[in-house]
Amino acid sequence: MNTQISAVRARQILDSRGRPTVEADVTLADGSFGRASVPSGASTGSAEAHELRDGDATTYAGLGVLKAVAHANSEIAAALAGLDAREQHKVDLAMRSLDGTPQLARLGANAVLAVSIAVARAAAASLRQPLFERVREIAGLSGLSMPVPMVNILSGGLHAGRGMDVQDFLAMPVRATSIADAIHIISRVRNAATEEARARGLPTLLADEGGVSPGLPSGRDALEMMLRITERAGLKPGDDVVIAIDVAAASLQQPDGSYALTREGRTANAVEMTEMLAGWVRDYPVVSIEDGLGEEDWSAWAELTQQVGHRTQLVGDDLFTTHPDRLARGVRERVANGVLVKANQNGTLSGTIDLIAQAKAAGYATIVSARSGETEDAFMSDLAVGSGAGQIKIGSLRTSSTVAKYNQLLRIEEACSAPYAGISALVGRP
Ligand SMILES: C=C(OP(=O)(O)O)C(=O)O
Ligand SMILES: [Mg+2]
Repeated sequence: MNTQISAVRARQILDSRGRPTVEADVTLADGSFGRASVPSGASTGSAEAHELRDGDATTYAGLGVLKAVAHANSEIAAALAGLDAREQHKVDLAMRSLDGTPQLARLGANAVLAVSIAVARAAAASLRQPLFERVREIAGLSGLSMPVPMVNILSGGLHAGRGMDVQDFLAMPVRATSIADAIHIISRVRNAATEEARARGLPTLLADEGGVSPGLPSGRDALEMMLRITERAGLKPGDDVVIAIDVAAASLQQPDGSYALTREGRTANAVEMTEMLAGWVRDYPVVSIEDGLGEEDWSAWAELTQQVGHRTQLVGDDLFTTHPDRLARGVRERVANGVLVKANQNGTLSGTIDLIAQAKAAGYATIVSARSGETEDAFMSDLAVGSGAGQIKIGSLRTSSTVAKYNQLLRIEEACSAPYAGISALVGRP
């Protein structure tokens, strides 16, 4: 076994929206090999690590990633040559120093993360370890757990042509006994969503993350439909299946700070948004709300947390952007009680694993999340299990890029028989 990095080779491939993204291969001195590709968001937070795009309108309408690929093949390959792939933190730090900018804007976080994950896979191959074990070792944990899925059922916002104001209404099979059981439940709910939409004469078209986009006028209409869908699946709302919401409020926010609820034909200020969300929590089995307010609305977030945080998980996505300083501010100012974890918002694997540890130490829930533009790389499933995150937000059982992650969870469960995290993984539950 010789785990020194001997070669890095990157290329441009396509994501689930048919847009270019980076794939990287890493080879070690003993011939071990790791490959990884990175996803891309649509409703992105402004503080995310920088995804480098070519901006050259002649190829892929400016969305090419050939510059990021070139950086991986030249500068990154040279800087990592000879480093030990088992030393994930050291490898990632080398790339951060080489880049020299806080958001990895020079080399591109898309290049850095693809290489970072490929290094972990190559090390795992050399050590004859499954990837989730490699993650567990990097995280310095002793146990593993199978995460509770948070699954898109009804979609709006930037993932569904703004057919609804709120971006996602998601189902969580909290009472399942295993990941296999959880996936079975999700499959029933997702199929019932299509049937319910068809029965109502609503569109059954797929949104970017595999949800149905029925184009309902209000959040309450969508919540009612979630209850009917759950019943149609033969399950009990609020018991077998509970509801999570991603408002993605930053994409509703106007320059004056108000929130445009276009489908309802009104705008709401932060106080009105908080009232609306508190009303949903009161009247429906809503256990988790993500990005209920905008990414710089810190004081309104603190108020929302004070009002509903004791009985609802409040998750920062665009708010925290998987960034340790933003999460630390949230903990200090008692803002939210959960963090969405997107490796490509952070930029490196070790940085993402460290952020999960930081959140857990503060008592915050951790939800490993996909992006709305994904590849068939199922790394996030290994990340969620190996880091003991407790929850995973993948998207619905529809596209191959999404199904790849569920299938990987099934394989991991078979390999390690880790316990299903269940309702105890949620923070702020009643
Ligand atoms: C997955 C999400 O969307 P995107 O990848 O478009 O940021 C999200 O907002 O949680
Ligand atoms: Mg989100």
